[in-house]
Amino acid sequence: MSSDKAQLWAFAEEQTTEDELLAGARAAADDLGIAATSPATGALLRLLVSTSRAQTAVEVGTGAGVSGLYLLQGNPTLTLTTIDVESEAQRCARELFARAGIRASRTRLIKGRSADILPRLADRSYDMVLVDGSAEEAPGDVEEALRILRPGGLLIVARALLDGRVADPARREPDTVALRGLVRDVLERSPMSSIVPIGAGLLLAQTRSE
Ligand SMILES: C[S@@+](CC[C@H](N)C(=O)[O-])C[C@H]1O[C@@H](n2cnc3c(N)ncnc32)[C@H](O)[C@@H]1O
Repeated sequence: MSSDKAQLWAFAEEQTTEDELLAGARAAADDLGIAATSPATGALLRLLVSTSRAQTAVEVGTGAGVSGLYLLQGNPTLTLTTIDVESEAQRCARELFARAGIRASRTRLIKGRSADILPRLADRSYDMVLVDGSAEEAPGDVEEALRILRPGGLLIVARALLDGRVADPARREPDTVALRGLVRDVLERSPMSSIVPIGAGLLLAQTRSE
C-alpha cells in the first residue's frame, strides 16, 4: 500500500469514537482473542441498517458483540439473530446487549456452527445478513445468506480483504484463496455490489428485487 493510501485508511479508522460500552466490549473481545469489527466498519454497519431501515438481520460470528451492537443501534426496531460457535463470546455479547439497554426480545443468540444453523433459517426472510465467521467457511455462509435474504436485501461480508492479503496475488493461503474467489464471484453475480476497503474490507451486495 502506498503511504498515502495507508494514511487515508488510518484517518478513516480514527474518525469514529466509541463510548465506554463499545470500548469495553472491544477489550473483552481482545481478551478472548477475537478480532472485533473496526470502529469505522461498525459505524458503516450502523448507517447501513439505519438507511435501509432493516427490521431483521442475521449475523455469523457474534464475537463479544461489537458488530451486533452497532447493527442494533442502527434501528431501534431491528431484531438480530446472531450465531457463534463460542459460548464464552456469546456470554459477553449477551451482557453487552443488556448493558446497552437492548430488550432481550430483539436478539436471538444461537450457539453453533453456521453450516448447521443457517440451513434452519427460512428462505427470503431477512433484510440483512452479515457474514463474519471463518474466512474458509465464508463461501458456504454466503450461499445460505443469499437464500435467506429477501429480494432487495443486503449481504455484507466482513474482513473480505483480510486486510491486504486478498489483494496480493502472491498470497495463496486457503483463507485468502477462498475470500479472493468469493469477492470475485459476488461482484460478478450482483450488479448492485461494492467492495469497500475499510477495516479489513467490507463486501456489500444487494439481492435482486422482484
Ligand atoms: C472475527 S470474529 C467476529 C467478530 C464480531 N463480528 C465482532 O465484530 O465483534 C469471528 C467469530 O466467528 C466465530 N466463528 C468462526 N467460525 C464460525 C462458524 N463457522 N460458525 C459460527 N461462528 C463461527 C468465532 O468463534 C468468532 O467469535
